[in-house]
Amino acid sequence: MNARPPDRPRGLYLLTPDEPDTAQLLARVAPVLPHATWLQYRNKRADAGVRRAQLVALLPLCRAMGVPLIVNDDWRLAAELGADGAHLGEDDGALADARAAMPPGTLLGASCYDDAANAHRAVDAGASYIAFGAFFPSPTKPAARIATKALLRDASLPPVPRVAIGGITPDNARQLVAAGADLVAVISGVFDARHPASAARAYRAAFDL
Ligand SMILES: Cc1ncc(COP(=O)(O)OP(=O)(O)O)c(N)n1
Ligand SMILES: Cc1ncsc1CCOP(=O)(O)O
Ligand SMILES: [Mg+2]
Repeated sequence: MNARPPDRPRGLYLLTPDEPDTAQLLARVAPVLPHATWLQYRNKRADAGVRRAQLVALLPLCRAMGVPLIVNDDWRLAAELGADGAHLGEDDGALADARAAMPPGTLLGASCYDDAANAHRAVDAGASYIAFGAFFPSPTKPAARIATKALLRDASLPPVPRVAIGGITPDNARQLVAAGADLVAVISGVFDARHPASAARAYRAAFDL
């Protein structure tokens, strides 16, 4: 049985590239945003001031498009700016602290890498979605741990949306969706594509959306 609750979000979970220029970031995100279910602001190279400015710039765009904006790594910044969520990995602080500090209903994501036990612990601590990966070698994060599709099929996983990440292309997305991914999280497959909006649309097609 792989019954999926009908109200689960599905589709493309877009992550921003390490774009240093805020105007350029908006110009890159705007054309692909209509095809995204969620957007994560992730910039591993910018300093705190640039990250804040880029988030402030992205928020009205996301609001206008009705796309939830999730902040990578920094739940305090997400809470301060009124973003829709935060995504935490193993080095990004305690999920329970984030859950306690953020308004009810805020999206809270947890990187679970290649281990279902991480997912159980994360949801117990307040995570509202779980992310596994990398499923394929990632151009953005070449050293990322590799996960297998069996994880997505695991019937004992907590009943929250399952996100797959890492080296996902429009072509390989379907096998992850078939295995149980509710959302595919993508950076290079969209932002390094020759036609980013066409690529983003192609991910949605993998969900038959
Ligand atoms: C949806 C999603 N899944 C996984 C990650 C990776 O988080 P983390 O392990 O903290 O690594 P960085 O992204 O911070 O480099 C993510 N950001 N989003
Ligand atoms: C943040 C992260 N965590 C595992 S892989 C990855 C990067 C995903 O980027 P890409 O879609 O370019 O592989
Ligand atoms: Mg992180």
